[in-house]
Amino acid sequence: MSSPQPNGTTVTVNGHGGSTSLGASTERIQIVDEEKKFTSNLKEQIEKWGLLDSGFGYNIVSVFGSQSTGKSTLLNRLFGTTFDVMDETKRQQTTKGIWMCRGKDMSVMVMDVEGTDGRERGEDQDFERKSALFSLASSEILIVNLWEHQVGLYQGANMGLLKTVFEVNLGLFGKKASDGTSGRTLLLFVIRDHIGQTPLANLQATLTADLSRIWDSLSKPSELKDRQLSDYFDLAFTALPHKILSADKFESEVAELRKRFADKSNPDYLFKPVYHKRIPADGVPFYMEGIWEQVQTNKDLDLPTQQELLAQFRCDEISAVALSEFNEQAKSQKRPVEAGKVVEGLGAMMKDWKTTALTRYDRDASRYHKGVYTRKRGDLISALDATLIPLFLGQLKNLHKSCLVTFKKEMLDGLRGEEYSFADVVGKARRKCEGTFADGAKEAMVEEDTTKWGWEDELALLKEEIGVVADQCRKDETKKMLNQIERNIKKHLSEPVELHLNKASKDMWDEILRSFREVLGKAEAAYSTKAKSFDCTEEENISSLAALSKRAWLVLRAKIDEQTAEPVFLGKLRNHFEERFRYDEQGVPRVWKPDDDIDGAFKKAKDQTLELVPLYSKIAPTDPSLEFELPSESSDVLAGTDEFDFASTLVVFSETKSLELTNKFRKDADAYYVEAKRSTVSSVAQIPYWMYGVLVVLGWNEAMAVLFNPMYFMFLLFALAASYITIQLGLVGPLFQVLRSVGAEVQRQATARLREAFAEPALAQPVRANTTSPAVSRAGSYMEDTDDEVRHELRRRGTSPPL
Ligand SMILES: Nc1nc2c(ncn2[C@@H]2O[C@H](COP(=O)(O)OP(=O)(O)OP(=O)(O)O)[C@@H](O)[C@H]2O)c(=O)[nH]1
Repeated sequence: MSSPQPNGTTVTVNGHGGSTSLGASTERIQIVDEEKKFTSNLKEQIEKWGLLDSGFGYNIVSVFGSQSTGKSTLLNRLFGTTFDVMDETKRQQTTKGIWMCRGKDMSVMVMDVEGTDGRERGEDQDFERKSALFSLASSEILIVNLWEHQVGLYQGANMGLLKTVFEVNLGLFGKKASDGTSGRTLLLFVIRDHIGQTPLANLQATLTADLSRIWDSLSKPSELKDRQLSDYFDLAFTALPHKILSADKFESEVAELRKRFADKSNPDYLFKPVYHKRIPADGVPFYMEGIWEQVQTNKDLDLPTQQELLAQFRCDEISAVALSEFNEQAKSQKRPVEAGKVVEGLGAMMKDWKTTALTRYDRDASRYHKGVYTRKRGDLISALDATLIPLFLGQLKNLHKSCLVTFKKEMLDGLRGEEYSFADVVGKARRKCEGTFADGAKEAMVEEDTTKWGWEDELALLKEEIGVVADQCRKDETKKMLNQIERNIKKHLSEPVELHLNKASKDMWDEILRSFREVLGKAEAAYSTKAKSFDCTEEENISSLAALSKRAWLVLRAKIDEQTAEPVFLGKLRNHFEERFRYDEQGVPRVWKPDDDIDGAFKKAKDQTLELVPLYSKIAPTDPSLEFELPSESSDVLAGTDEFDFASTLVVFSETKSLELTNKFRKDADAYYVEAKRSTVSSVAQIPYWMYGVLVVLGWNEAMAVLFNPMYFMFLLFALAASYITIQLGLVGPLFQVLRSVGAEVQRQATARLREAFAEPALAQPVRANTTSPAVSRAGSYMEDTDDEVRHELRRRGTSPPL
């Protein structure tokens, strides 16, 4: 039989649902002992019987009747059970409490109930009533076992007890059962030792009449007073021959009756679905225990509540099993997700875990009380989602991170080389990244319900971050591009600036600024071409172009500074001066003669050179249209926000600096002048030739005296030889050094002696002004510098360098 399940799946069961195993154990168990205590082993026993997972695919039958009326014998024959049978010789109670055994090759749980009217319990009918109530609440068929001769008797046929059964039944199933079961029970009267004299039909009529009478005599609740016995019970009657007197017939009749229990195809099949109490097999132990507890404590036995309790218990149990298996599966992926890994196929896995858990729950729990089952299913789904949603969110976070990394990588790859469109690279990387995220997020969704499994917020966050990264990239790229352009400016500006600055002319700055404008124009064009693909805003373009102009200007200034650094500039001035002073108009070096107008040439060259200082000191083109201007406040966002004063950048040398350079140059020029003068002095100071004749005439006698005096001659030879050796050994320098030192020491000693000598009379006489000795004066001026000597010499000769 197939039963539709709430989740749409179908559980195929044998009989009423569930699967059973044939040939399983027929071991019996005492479920209620003589002390009225319920066993704790029923679940294990049902499991041993192989019926625990049979769902509704099992039946329960119980027997009811006076003691020692062959109940156990009948059950053993009908169902192949192993209940104890009374020893013929003793005639005493065999069955105590309630026993249960599985029918052989039948999915039937058979209950053998302690017989009524037992002499062991005497007047105590408590157990009889309780066991009747218990049997009725759980069994589909209640076999009422009685001797033929008991029919028609009130007590003997257990009619008193049957009255109780009917009353109890009204309490249990009076109102239609809320779980959809009809609460009908089959009362199967088995008349034992039927001799055949009274036909079964007559016995049946007697019993039916008795039952109707009992039913009518019942004090029914007002709302049920019109109910008939047939509304709750089906009655069936059968008779069995005497077991001993007609043993064969007894056996064959019993076999026939057995078929009515075992063979579903039999038209008189007794286990009709309508009698089933709809307790899944795995819930039977808990249900029966609950029933017995209620019965024991004499509480009102409210079957719907019992079934709900059972459902709650079992649904919780089933849910816990499904959840624990689910948690095991989920645990395997929890760690990688928490570690930041994007788990491939996580969504499919999660769907599978959830479906498996729910299928398992549905399979086992859907047989229980619908309301409870549905409620607990909701709880289970919440518990499953409580594990799955964090995994889903973790996966989204990890996807987010990995997509961002991919985006950055794509950007890096795309921005390699020169030939790329920034906008295209960003667009492509963005599409790829967002697409990967959306695909991953969709895969991770366990359900389509976006309130629980929404990822749009995370995507929005990702888009925002992509925007930030793209913006940063754009800024970096713009910066890179500006740097590149700046390098190009430097390259292209360097040569013309150097050239024009070396060629000092009136329109020097015009030429420099013209070159600058040209280079800047090209740079701006290069920027504009690139900036288009950068998606730069108009504002950004304006600010970048301003930054570019400023950077270009600073490059120009740096080049100018380099070319006008003090030593370089002084060198330029010197060159300029030299070209005019030391070379003539044809560029031939001048050799100064005493008659040359050195002063005039010197003054002219110097004045011309000094004119360069104001020319270089400020960037000032002669053509006003070439003047360049930058807004002073424009700050280069890419190069910091230092204050920038454009006007000050036009000044190359401050006035002080100009003066300093002028002075330095003057000194240099003076040196050239002195040098020029010296060259004329040395040519003037030549010894006249007649002086040599005078020298020979006047020195003739002395020369002869030396030559002819052996003493002098030897001395001369000795002096010549010493000089020769000294020259050969290269000792001329050291010799002069020694002589100089000796001379200096002699001079020092002499000065000291003279000071002492003059100091003594000075102590005795008043000091006269300007009495310094010429020797002291000479000693004091000994260290005066060469330039001063030259000046002194020039003054002595009546010439002085013009200032
Ligand atoms: N006359 C007769 N005796 C039977 C029949 N079936 C069983 N017996 C005998 O009746 C005696 C009692 O049999 P049980 O099967 O133990 O009876 P019971 O009703 O289960 O007994 P308790 O469990 O003690 O209530 C045994 O000695 C059986 O052999 C029958 O159909 N007719």
